[in-house]
Amino acid sequence: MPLTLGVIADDYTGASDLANTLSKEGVRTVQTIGVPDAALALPDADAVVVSLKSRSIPADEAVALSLAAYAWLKGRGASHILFKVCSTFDSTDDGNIGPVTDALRIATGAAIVPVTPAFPETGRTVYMGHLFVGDVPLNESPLKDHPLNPMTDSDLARVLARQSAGRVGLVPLKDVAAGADAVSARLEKLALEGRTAAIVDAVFDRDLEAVGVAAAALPLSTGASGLGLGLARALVADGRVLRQQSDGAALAAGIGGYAAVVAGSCSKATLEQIAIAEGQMPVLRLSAERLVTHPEAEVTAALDWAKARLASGPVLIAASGAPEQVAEVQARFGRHAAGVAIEHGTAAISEGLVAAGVRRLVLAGGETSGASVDRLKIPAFLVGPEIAPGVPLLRTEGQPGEAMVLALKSGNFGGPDFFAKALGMMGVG
Ligand SMILES: Nc1ncnc2c1ncn2[C@@H]1O[C@H](COP(=O)(O)OP(=O)(O)O)[C@@H](O)[C@H]1O
Ligand SMILES: O=C(O)[C@@H](O)C(=O)COP(=O)(O)O
Repeated sequence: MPLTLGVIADDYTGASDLANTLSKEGVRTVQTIGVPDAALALPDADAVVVSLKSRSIPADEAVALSLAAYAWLKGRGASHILFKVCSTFDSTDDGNIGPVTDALRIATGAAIVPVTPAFPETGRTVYMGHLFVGDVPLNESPLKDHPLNPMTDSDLARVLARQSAGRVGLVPLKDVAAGADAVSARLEKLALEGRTAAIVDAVFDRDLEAVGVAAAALPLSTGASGLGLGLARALVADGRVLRQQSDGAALAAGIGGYAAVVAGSCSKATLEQIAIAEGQMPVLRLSAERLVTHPEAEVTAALDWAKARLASGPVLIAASGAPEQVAEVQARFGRHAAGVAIEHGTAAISEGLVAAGVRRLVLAGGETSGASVDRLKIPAFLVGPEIAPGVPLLRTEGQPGEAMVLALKSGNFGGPDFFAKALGMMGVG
């Protein structure tokens, strides 16, 4: 059966967030890691979310990967492509949201691309083109301290214009509130003016429903899980997708083995979750500096520490640091080099944990999850029940050997008790 919706996600946690939204809306969804091999047998699905690790790489590489994902999805008949980006628009002035959106627009033949990172369920709203995170503009939110892409401007039309070859317009809330036809009319007008992308305001889910109907009539859109919700509802309403609820409860059934959490996110939410977990399970705080200077020794020491404890219950290993600690490490080793070295370290720890018998694994942080999932060579996931908004339970698919259950947590997502909750839903405890 041909696909209806093809999604290209710029990181793995973001992909599982989007897959979670689609699945909750009754769209049968599979998440793949990278562009699937021809040999990978995938279950029947209405949507495939191809997870890339393209958020923080050079723009030309992100474009090439995204175009390869597009070719695969188009080959399977996808009638609409969503480029999934972060709900906090994580990117730098060099990209990659602008360059990838530009390249996909040309490939799909779209005249204009609606762009909105709004995700009201997690407090991301867009008004007059400005992104709010909770009750503050993006540039006043904890995202101003992100280790890889500090966000210092809440005006998304301006942010996107700096990254894009085209001109960027705005579909204001008054059009969105007037409904899908008004959104389509505004997009058409902007396209006639020569705009190639438009930031679309959205504050409530009902706004995203209107945007979803307008977007589903176009070949391409760019956004986060809120737009996923709008598209899913539109595709079910127009009959392109037959609503089906997945049997989430069965997903983790039969998967035992040790359990662990590996964290590399330095977001405020993750730092708080780690602090709470200290009262619930053994927690090892890695030295970020040693992960850069003596990675093998630091990884071995962490694995020895874990192996002595795994039989007694779950453990948590974290590289994560507060903004001052991150700044210190970055000043010594450079932002990119430090991030990559620490991701390699946490990925080696994830690999060692699985070799030691861990089959239930929670990963915190987008880049962190990406590096670990790559190291574990997981080709795809089935999407299970929601642990917290934006974070589903995932079961490995297509991997030789025993299946595993994972959660890939975006740094900013989840309540204070997230780790215990995720492990509980994996049947631990
Ligand atoms: N103590 C630390 N100092 C500096 N960088 C760190 C530290 N701990 C983790 N990092 C890096 O910070 C980045 C966090 O990004 P990511 O995993 O995507 O988290 P998030 O989901 O919060 O964006 C990763 O590159 C990670 O390796
Ligand atoms: O849209 C979102 O906020 C998430 O799906 C996401 O992409 C978050 O990125 P990370 O915090 O890097 O995991």
